Amino acid sequence: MTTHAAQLINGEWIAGQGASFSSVNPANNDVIWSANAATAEQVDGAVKAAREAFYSWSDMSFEARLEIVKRFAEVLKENSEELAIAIAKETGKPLWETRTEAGAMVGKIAISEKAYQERTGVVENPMPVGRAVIRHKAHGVVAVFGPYNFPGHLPNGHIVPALLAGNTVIFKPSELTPYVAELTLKYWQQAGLPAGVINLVQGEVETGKALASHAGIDGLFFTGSSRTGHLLHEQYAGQPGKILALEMGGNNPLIVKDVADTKAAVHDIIQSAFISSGQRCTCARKLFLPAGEQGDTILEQLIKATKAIKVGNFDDADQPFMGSMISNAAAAGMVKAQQQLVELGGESLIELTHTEGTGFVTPGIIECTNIADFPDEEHFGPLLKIFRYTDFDAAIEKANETSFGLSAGLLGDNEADYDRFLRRIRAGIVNWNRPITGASSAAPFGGIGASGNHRASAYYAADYCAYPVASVELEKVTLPSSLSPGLSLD
Ligand SMILES: NC(=O)c1ccc[n+]([C@@H]2O[C@H](COP(=O)([O-])OP(=O)(O)OC[C@H]3O[C@@H](n4cnc5c(N)ncnc54)[C@H](O)[C@@H]3O)[C@@H](O)[C@H]2O)c1
Ligand SMILES: O=CCC[C@H](NC(=O)CCC(=O)O)C(=O)O
Repeated sequence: MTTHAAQLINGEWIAGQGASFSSVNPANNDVIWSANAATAEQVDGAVKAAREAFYSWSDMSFEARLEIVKRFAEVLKENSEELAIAIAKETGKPLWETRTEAGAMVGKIAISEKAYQERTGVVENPMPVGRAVIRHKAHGVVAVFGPYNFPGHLPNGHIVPALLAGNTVIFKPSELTPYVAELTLKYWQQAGLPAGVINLVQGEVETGKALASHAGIDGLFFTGSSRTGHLLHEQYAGQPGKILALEMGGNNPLIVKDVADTKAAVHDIIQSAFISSGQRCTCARKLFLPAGEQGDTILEQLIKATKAIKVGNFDDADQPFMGSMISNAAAAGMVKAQQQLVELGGESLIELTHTEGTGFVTPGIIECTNIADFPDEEHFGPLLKIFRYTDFDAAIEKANETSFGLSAGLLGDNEADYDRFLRRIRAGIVNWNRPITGASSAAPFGGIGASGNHRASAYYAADYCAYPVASVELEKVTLPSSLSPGLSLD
């Protein structure tokens, strides 16, 4: 047992009483965090603390809650470099990228304030007698589950709107990024968030299961794999009264058609497929290139540029485009996925290679046009599958051959093609001549099919953080000027 007080329950940091676990820098396996997990009893204590804090927090005015949340933004700004380094160390992502993640966390506060007012503000309308008022109320105690790939930004995208709406929170971060979670919660404490309003339970799946199954939560906001999301969806079947927001994976297509600037197209393909070492839910997984000369040219340029991608440590003076993946296991999983595709008939055009014992991989490109039953699986890493096509509509239909529906893109100079693509492609994020990664926080962010449960996050996160209350109101009990037929009050 370690004495590391890694659990935040009712404003107190306490040591977990469960199994020990640790977090390592995936580039060099240095242990950067170690503690004991929260037990089910400790999870229960966190839920109770959140419940006890709920009325005082939700009774505060929105303005008073917003003041504390804005102080959190200030603390984030003051500590942004510390946070960026922590994210880089724990995920392997390069500093240039984790600095943008820390910045996105700061930007989330102003966007969430605007979204709260526009999506769940108070609307009053006059009536012949009295007034009609629409308000929104917090659900109560909510659990937030975070993924490892954006350990600061994506949980933040649930926590900030949840708190602004008046909910209290129990946060269960990925067991792969506990250090970032601990830092973030310490920033919330520095901002003056009252005890119990946000609680942190660190642990592996057992801790997650204890929280997800706790009867005392009113909702669960999840970002993570479709596998886990589907387990949670099944778990919540029969509990329609609990709000469940699932932000899950993707198997995202990118189609190229009639581009004049092939170099620019290659840039957008690389930004879509290999940023964050392919560890973004929105990363392009399937690239559809036209058969013939243009497709050949783009593929040739893409292979050349991909081979030139710099892979390195998060803090290299000459910053890499790709850092390490989250873990040696994740990297090995990408090699296995590549092997499976080759066994199915794929042709490796650039082999994804793995520096065994670390999270480092080089990006891979694999020709998959002739694979008969192409597996509809999210390979969460830098492996881009190529499909050659002759008919644009057929390419769109093949791109739609997935249970997912998160992001999709067209690189092409004809607006009519984009109009057709936009009308037919099934995805929640659809881009034209821009990378399909790097979505705006000022827009809804969510997918269809296996990518979500129709509770888009980012700008629409406010929608699942509160429920509407419609009222008709009159200052005093007043007799109407005329009674309904058949009534006598004398
Ligand atoms: N749609 C989005 O906004 C979005 C954003 C980022 C990542 N993702 C997806 O997330 C995945 C990568 O993240 P990950 O590997 O951390 O996801 P994951 O599903 O493994 O874990 C997510 C969270 O759920 C917890 N968890 C895992 N199994 C659980 C269980 N059985 N019961 C309760 N809790 C459980 C984990 O501890 C973690 O906190 C990818 O599939 C990616 O596409 C989606
Ligand atoms: O890894 C998944 C997506 C990461 C990122 N998306 C967002 O940041 C959505 C906006 C938000 O949630 O504020 C991307 O598209 O790269």
